[in-house]
Amino acid sequence: MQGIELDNITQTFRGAAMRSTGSEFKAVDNVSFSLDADPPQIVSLVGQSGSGKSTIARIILGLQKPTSGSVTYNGKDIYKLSSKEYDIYRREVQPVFQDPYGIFNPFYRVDRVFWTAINKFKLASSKQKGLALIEEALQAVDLRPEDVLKRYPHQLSGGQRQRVMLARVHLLQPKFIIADEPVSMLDAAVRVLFLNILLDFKQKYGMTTLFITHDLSTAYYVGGEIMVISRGQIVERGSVDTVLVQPSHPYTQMLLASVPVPDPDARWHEKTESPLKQEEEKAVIPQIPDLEVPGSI
Ligand SMILES: Nc1ncnc2c1ncn2[C@@H]1O[C@H](COP(=O)(O)OP(=O)(O)OP(=O)(O)O)[C@@H](O)[C@H]1O
Repeated sequence: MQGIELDNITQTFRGAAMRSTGSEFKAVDNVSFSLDADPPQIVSLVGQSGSGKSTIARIILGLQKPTSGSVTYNGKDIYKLSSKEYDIYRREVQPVFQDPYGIFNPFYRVDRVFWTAINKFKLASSKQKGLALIEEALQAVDLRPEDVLKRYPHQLSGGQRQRVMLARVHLLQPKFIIADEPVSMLDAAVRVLFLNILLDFKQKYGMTTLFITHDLSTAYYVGGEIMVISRGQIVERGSVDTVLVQPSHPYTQMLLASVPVPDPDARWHEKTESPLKQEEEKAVIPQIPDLEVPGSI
């Protein structure tokens, strides 16, 4: 199989509260799935905070060795790759994190992110060719070189920083993107822009993305396949249209039910319809006396 395959991955950690007793808990529990290069796809991994999503991302990226199970790339265990094969893996499987500050060095201007990648992976034979690649990459994510290249990371907006990370991905032309909560710090408009670029990368360049999120609406937007994870276990998987429209697992149903409805009437419906309930609530809310702040008028 051409792609990434996780086979019975389990990751145990020693819980802080349980350290004295030596107990362990499973952050990832017997997880198996594959990401195919061909045809390119977007697969979402959705679950609440602490469900094990980032641990899976780190395991795929080779940043953390699982307690048991294997990750293979094109049929080879990633821990048994030769150094040349591992370099190829590092180039073909690229991360995009929630907060790209971890990747930017605050002391260097943004253009260094690109030159480091160009030099490390020998992407251009001259400075001029490198510059042309950088400009093309920035164009693909709708950024102008003069707006970002000579600035420091803190001088960019969050949306610009995330798009610079996508421009770096464009430069490297990986086969896979492991995107861990890439849009959760972005506002709605920039979020859509970012997701459209990911969809574009799949369409134009054949990149497959593992899209990790706690937000069902963004998973729905990118479409494709979805896996729902709860307490380290994948409890439901299938096409977004099936899983998010007719969820079969109670956990998915609960996640869907907890999506806020942008409708003030819906939110207050119960209170306005039920004066009795309001009376009951008043009865249990403790009455806090007005505070007297010294020196206040
Ligand atoms: N190195 C570690 N040592 C101990 N516990 C860890 C370690 N890394 C993660 N955990 C725990 O494993 C569980 C899963 O963490 P993980 O970061 O994978 O969750 P997540 O679904 O990505 O959450 P979030 O969306 O909040 O990032 C959590 O309970 C976390 O506290």
